[in-house]
Amino acid sequence: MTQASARSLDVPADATIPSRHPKAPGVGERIPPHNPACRGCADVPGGIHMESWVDDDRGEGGDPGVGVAVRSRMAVTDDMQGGPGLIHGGYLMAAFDECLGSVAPLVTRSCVTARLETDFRAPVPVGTTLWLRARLDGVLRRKYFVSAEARLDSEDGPLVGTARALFVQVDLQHFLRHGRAEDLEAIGASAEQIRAARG
Ligand SMILES: CCCCCCCC(=O)SCCNC(=O)CCNC(=O)[C@H](O)C(C)(C)COP(=O)(O)OP(=O)(O)OC[C@H]1O[C@@H](n2cnc3c(N)ncnc32)[C@H](O)[C@@H]1OP(=O)(O)O
Repeated sequence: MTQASARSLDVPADATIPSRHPKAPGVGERIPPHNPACRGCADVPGGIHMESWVDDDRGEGGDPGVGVAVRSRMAVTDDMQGGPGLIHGGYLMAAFDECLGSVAPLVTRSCVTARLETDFRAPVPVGTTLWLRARLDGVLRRKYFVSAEARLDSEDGPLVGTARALFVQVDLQHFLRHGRAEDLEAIGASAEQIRAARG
């Protein structure tokens, strides 16, 4: 296998689609912030204030509950401006990262973005609302392949962007080893745990 194909975002033929974890929120339920300081999903100054719900991915056969999906909403505010009156592309990518990143934790523990590919299909004016929908396309070992689309002002509004991503499952050590100590302590990690993780 070449290096390029090993790192592709194409879903491998032997990937599977596991069910939602029994303790995960159910279809239609709001997904709570994974970190009270997250600039993606928590209600903090400077954040994008994304709201997300578990969606029902009916899959090609139309069977309810066979897949795992997330629906998200984000108001496009003045402070997200790039071109005059238009969203900065980085904010659209942040919106995709947050929506896509909410899918795998419905199945497993924490995952982080390893790769994110975005197609900007149409300009997004400030003052509109973005509606995003992401679904789990396949899982292989620690790798979670997901894809999403973004629409303007309603769930079936004009398509403004699409994205594919790979999330890699990590354990608590990832955060203990790399995160800023005061932020880890604010969510309950002890100084001892942090020291131990860093060796
Ligand atoms: C709590 C939830 C938070 C969610 C917040 C929203 C999401 C985010 O924005 S997370 C923040 C941004 N992301 C990051 O900071 C991640 C930084 N990167 C890393 O920490 C590491 O590179 C990490 C964890 C992704 C992978 O490292 P590591 O654990 O050593 O795994 P590694 O063995 O290299 O890779 C595992 C598999 O993924 C594949 N892979 C890793 N990176 C990539 C990539 N960029 N492209 C394609 N494939 C990749 C590898 O090829 C390997 O595949 P295989 O199983 O077939 O051999």
